[in-house]
Amino acid sequence: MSSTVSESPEHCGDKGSSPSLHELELDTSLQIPILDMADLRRSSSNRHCKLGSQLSTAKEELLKACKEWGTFHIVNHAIPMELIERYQALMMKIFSLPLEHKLKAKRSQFSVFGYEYRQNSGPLDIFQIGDQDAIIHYYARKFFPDSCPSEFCATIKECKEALCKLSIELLDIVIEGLGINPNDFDVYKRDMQAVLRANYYHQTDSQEQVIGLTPHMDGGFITLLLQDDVAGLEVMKDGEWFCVKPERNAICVHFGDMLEVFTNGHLKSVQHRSLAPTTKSRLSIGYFLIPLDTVVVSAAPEFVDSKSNPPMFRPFKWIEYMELHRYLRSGLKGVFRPNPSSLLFFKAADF
Ligand SMILES: O=C(O)CCC(=O)C(=O)O
Ligand SMILES: [Fe+2]
Repeated sequence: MSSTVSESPEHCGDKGSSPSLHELELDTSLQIPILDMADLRRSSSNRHCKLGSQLSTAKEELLKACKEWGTFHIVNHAIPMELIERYQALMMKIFSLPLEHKLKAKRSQFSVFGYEYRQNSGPLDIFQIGDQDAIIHYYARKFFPDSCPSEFCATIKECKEALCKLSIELLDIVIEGLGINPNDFDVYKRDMQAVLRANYYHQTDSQEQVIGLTPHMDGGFITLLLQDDVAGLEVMKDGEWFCVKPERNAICVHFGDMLEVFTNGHLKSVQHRSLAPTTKSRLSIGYFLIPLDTVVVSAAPEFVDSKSNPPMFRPFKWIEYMELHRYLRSGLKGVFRPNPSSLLFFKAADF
């Protein structure tokens, strides 16, 4: 992993190189696929439609995008723009508070939640919380002690519910498309939690491009990323970095390490990073769907065959994965960098 929940990807000053926005506009093959959620919804509600029909094509395109890119944009997702804008405005309201006020909600070294201010190549504000009501209320009071925090809580709750529904819908369609028995995934679905994280990259006015978040994979099953209209996200495909051009009204979807384990490596978590913006600031907000701490994650039986397709990873609890990740980032950081994945340490052959 993984920024997702515990430690965030580092903020460093490496130079980046990737196709420019201009190149992207000229060549659509350089862009991540754009999928229509309305078509996908229809295709999954009509499971028996014949392959080759328009509806099956939507699902096939999704599986192709998962295999080839591990990321895509989704349009017609049915989450109202008004809600997304309200959520973005709320995060900006937090990031616009004076630094000493924001630092009252500072993330401690023992916590995965809270506010963090980084200043390496360019200032970056990060705010990360869990989806539990008590945590949302706690931070509402920290940031807005004098005003009624109900606006904060209501917006976050409304958004997390909509994002959770969309994440599960997408996972269900992928799982069905891969021919996995839905019951095998129900075990995880029952015991999920989510992390919400906002990254606010201040404009750097730098002449050269510098990295905002270092290359990493997200740890959970799926990430939904809301971007504003400033480019900065890059994804790795076939050994090259591709800029993810922001699409209006679209949500960017990544698959994470837990889906890689569940599909026994059939779907890979996508490596990504962000560039610090030069002439404009940029806000990105991620919704990360992850297992509860004690849930044991292992490969679906459909993807395992003891002879031809043995499990690639040993079964492990989410908390083990997170602890390992935290350990690697603290004590052994220098030894294991620049490998962006913690999954390496759960490879079956190593145990
Ligand atoms: O800012 C972005 O576009 C990427 C954010 C990200 O990868 C993360 O928060 O894990
Ligand atoms: Fe990420």
